[in-house]
Amino acid sequence: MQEKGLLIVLSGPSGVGKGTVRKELFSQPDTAFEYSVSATTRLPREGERNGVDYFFKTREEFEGMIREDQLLEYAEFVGNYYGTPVEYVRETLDAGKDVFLEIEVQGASQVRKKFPEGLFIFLAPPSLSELESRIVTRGTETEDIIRGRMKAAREELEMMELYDYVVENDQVERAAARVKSIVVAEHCRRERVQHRYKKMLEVE
Ligand SMILES: Nc1ncnc2c1ncn2[C@@H]1O[C@H](COP(=O)(O)OP(=O)(O)OP(=O)(O)O)[C@@H](O)[C@H]1O
Ligand SMILES: Nc1nc2c(ncn2[C@@H]2O[C@H](COP(=O)(O)O)[C@@H](O)[C@H]2O)c(=O)[nH]1
Repeated sequence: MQEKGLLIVLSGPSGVGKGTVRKELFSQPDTAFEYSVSATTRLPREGERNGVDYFFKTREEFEGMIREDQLLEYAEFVGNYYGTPVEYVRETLDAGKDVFLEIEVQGASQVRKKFPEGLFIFLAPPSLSELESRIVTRGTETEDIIRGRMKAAREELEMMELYDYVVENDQVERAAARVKSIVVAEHCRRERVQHRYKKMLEVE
């Protein structure tokens, strides 16, 4: 039987650098995870593409996806819906490939309930002032939204102890390397747990 892939969840407050660290990971040729594109009701930012960065939906369309049980998890975050289409995740895991979700904290705790065997990594900022400066410097949000996201960040940071690992995003390449090492270590741990070597000992 095909062994299932690993569900990797990278979460953390808005502006900490989840997207940047994810892009760094996916730019490396030996990265073997599949990225799950989320659905959102947020409007596209300049340069964002439908089906690549997000599946951009109206509120009506998104609520239809909720009703039809098409989402593994979803959350309303500072005025917009965000959610993970379930079909892609299930099919990819069933094909034995690792799936990478980059989502906020409420959604991650829903995934934890449905996939307790997932790998949950919290990306933390060096400080709150650095976090704010990153969101401000990105220049994609209004002052009101930034205030909302910073308010949410304080609550989200308190959730970090529920994660399997915390990685500080002090420097992008270093944070990406830490995430990758955690995934490699998790695979080694699972191979032991799955008793893959038992068979080898029985035969020899
Ligand atoms: N280690 C870092 N040092 C300095 N700046 C960083 C670092 N990581 C990311 N940034 C910058 O911080 C800003 C926010 O990064 P990014 O958009 O990746 O965050 P995010 O967690 O995905 O945010 P959101 O949750 O709002 O989508 C960007 O301008 C990015 O270039
Ligand atoms: N619960 C979910 N959160 C998600 C998903 N996709 C992205 N996100 C998170 O939302 C915030 C805001 O994103 P932005 O692109 O508007 O800056 C951020 O923390 C994302 O990680 C999802 O499918 N589910």
